[in-house]
Amino acid sequence: MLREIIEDRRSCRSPHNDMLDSLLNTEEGLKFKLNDEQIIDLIIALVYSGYETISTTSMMAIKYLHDHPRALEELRNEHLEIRRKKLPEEALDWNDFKSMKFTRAVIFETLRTATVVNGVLRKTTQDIEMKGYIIPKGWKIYVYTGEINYDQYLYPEPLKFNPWRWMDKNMESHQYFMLFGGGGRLCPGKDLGLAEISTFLHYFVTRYRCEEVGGDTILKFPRVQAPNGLHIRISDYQDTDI
Ligand code: HEM
Repeated sequence: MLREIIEDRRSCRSPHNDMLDSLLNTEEGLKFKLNDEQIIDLIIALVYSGYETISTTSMMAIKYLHDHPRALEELRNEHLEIRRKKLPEEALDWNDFKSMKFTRAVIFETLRTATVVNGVLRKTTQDIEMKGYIIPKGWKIYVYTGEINYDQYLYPEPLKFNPWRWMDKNMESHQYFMLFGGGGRLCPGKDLGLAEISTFLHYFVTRYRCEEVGGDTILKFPRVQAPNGLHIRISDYQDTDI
């Protein structure tokens, strides 16, 4: 399918100005040129990594906000404040996104509480000694970062959904912050992901209110998911609503 899309795009004369156009760019002097195999590989990696993380985090954020009205109210106020400074159909910009402090906190707390990604994979490139044990070269290790999310010393009352804990900026820079992995392989889609979810939440809470229909199953293991979806009833929200 991707091969066909690439062929179609090559034969199309009008520019789309999107990622595929950039990847297929054949201008002279480009430092990196990818062949079709590499382009397809990259697209699959991005779609795979960037789809379920975003949709699951968005779903769980709606669930937690629904269950925690005070957090929903604070989040909604943050977004109504942004809306009030804009024309009705005016799009969000980067400064709006950067001003969404509480939204960022809600997303981090959702990632932590729901453990959307429960670990990272590594392979040892040399023998590693750790607390008297040797991990031989070539071993594949799954670092179960999900455990860190419920450490009561890092996150007092770890089972409680408490976005306010993230309002302390230092929380994001401590060495245990591994919601997006860490080191040289830190998630390259972190900012894109945060921007996507923040944008979704912005339009959701400024335009709608929701009610859970109920009866849904949310599985936490091996990863958080709602096998039959999270069913909600949506109604319009007006800024003048109480
Ligand atoms: C809420 C959203 C997201 C979360 C929680 C998340 C989390 C993660 C985690 C934990 C890793 C492993 C990092 C490591 O091994 O240290 C990772 C890797 C990766 N993520 Fe994300 N991610 C998110 C969104 C995205 C988006 C939107 C994209 C791109 C469209 C993306 C692309 C990638 C890629 C390509 C890798 C592999 C990086 C590498 O191995 O060098 N992610 N992500």
